[in-house]
This record gives sequence, C-alpha cells and structure tokens, in this order.
Amino acid sequence: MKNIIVIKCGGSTLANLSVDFFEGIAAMKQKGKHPIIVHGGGPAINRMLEVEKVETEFVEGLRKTTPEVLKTAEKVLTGYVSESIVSSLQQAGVQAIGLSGVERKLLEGVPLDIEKLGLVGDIEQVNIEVLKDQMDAGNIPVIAPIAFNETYGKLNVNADTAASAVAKAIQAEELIFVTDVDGILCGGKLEETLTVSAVERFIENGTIYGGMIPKVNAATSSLIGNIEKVTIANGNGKNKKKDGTLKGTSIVKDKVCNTL
Ligand SMILES: Nc1ncnc2c1ncn2[C@@H]1O[C@H](COP(=O)(O)OP(=O)(O)O)[C@@H](O)[C@H]1O
Ligand SMILES: CC(=O)N[C@@H](CCC(=O)OP(=O)(O)O)C(=O)O
Repeated sequence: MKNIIVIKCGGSTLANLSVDFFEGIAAMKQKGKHPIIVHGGGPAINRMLEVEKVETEFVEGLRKTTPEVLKTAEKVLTGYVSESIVSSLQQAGVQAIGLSGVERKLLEGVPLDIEKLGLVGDIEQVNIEVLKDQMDAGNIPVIAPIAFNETYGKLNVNADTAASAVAKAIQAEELIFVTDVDGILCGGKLEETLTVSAVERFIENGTIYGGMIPKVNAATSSLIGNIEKVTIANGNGKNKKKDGTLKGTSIVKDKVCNTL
C-alpha cells in the first residue's frame, strides 16, 4: 500500500515520547501518509515481573518466555503500553486502535527454539487485511508484539522483529525505529547513513551490541521490496531535520556493482 510508514516505538523511549512526537504522527496522517505503530515495552515488562517476583532472563537479546512470563508480557503490552500510546495519539487529534497480534490472527508466529527460549516466536505471516480494515475506518493501528500460534496459543515476539514483518508484509515505504539513542553511534559520533555491509562490520567489531543487534538485523532484513529507507532515531524529539522529520541513522542497501 502506498504512503505507509511503520514506526516502531521502543520500550526504552516510551516514557520520553513528547506531545510533539504524537502531534508529528498526527501531522503525517493529515498529510495523507498512513502511519502504523508497532511498540515494545521491555522495561515496563521488567518492572511488572519484578513486582510479581517472577525471574526473567535474556538469551541473545530475546526474553526467555515461560507461560507465566508470557502472561505478564501480554498484560503489560496489550494493556498499559498500548492504551497509553492510543490515548496520546487521540489527544493529538487522530483516532487510534490498540491491536494485539493475536487479534484476528494479525501476527501468526512460529516458535524460534522452545528449549532455549520458551514461548518466543518469529513471524510467519502478517494478515494485513486486519490493518487495512482499521486504516479504512480512519484508525492508526497500534500493534503489540504478541503472535498467535495454533499449537501454543500465543508467542512473545521481539518488537523490532514484529515491526519489520509488518513493514514488509504491507509494503511500507518507510520503517522508523524510535529508540533512546540518536541512531547508530561509532566512537560517540552519529553515523547518518550506513550500508548493510557497514552494519555487518559494526556487529562483527562490537561497535553495535546488545539491544541494537536485533534492531539492525530487523532493519537490514526490511530492505527488500518497497522499503527503500530504514531509520533509527531518538524519540526524545531533540534531533530533528528542518522539515520536522526525525534525524537519525539511515540504513541503505549496498550499491549493486555493475560488473559488465
Ligand atoms: N553502536 C550503537 N549505537 C547506539 N546504541 C547502541 C549501539 N550499540 C548498542 N547500542 C545500545 O542499543 C540500545 C537501544 O536498544 P534497546 O535498548 O533494545 O532499545 P528499544 O527498547 O528502543 O528497542 C541503546 O540504548 C544502546 O545502549
Ligand atoms: C521475545 C522478546 O524479547 N520480546 C520482548 C517484547 C517487547 C519488546 O521487544 O520491547 P522493546 O522494544 O522495549 O525491546 C520482551 O519480552 O521484552
């Protein structure tokens, strides 16, 4: 679909998102773009698990998910986090609707490795009709990364992975990861544009680590089909271009060498 922009709001930055940020999304819609939000909520899940005295562990950037952890993750993501984004968008003057990935099988998942990660999924299919129906009704979809699975019922999905799957399936023109840093930093300096192979080198030499790894992997895997531009930017709103769009790191395809 034309003019679709998928915006992934990282849990790291949700508390810092300003009125200005949500008004920016409302302005996008008023200009004829179709924003879709996919959100995380890792820190909020951590806080709730602490209150509930449930232990949690990350394996290669992914939360090992027992049935108990899944219950809490779902409650936090589809409840508190989703509702606060929906209400902020509505305060900015646009209609929004919270959707769990389970809703009408919006996100269909497959377990990655039950033994190692428990109920953690990758996305096998995105049923974009669910999104189209909401957009046709004038609503901005706000998606929580819980996927449906026939065997296990529900799976916990990394929100960067979910955003990338949604962007690819709906053929978005742009994917933006909003996080708590200005973009990809190298020696403290912001890299404004990086090619896929430069990103791979940065992972190899340790410049990119931790939570940035699933994000850049999701970013590079999105650079197929319609998506020409993937940006990683800060949600604090301090880093803006003259036209009001967020400044950050753009990840672009490697130039194809013409060997003829
Ligand atoms: N090269 C890098 N440049 C910037 N941040 C990096 C880099 N490598 C790792 N990071 C880390 O990635 C974090 C963002 O990922 P994460 O915490 O998972 O955010 P989110 O919740 O937004 O998905 C940053 O806060 C930073 O600690
Ligand atoms: C499998 C897995 O790790 N799921 C994540 C889902 C939320 C998420 O990805 O939130 P951020 O965007 O804040 O990282 C979790 O349970 O924390």
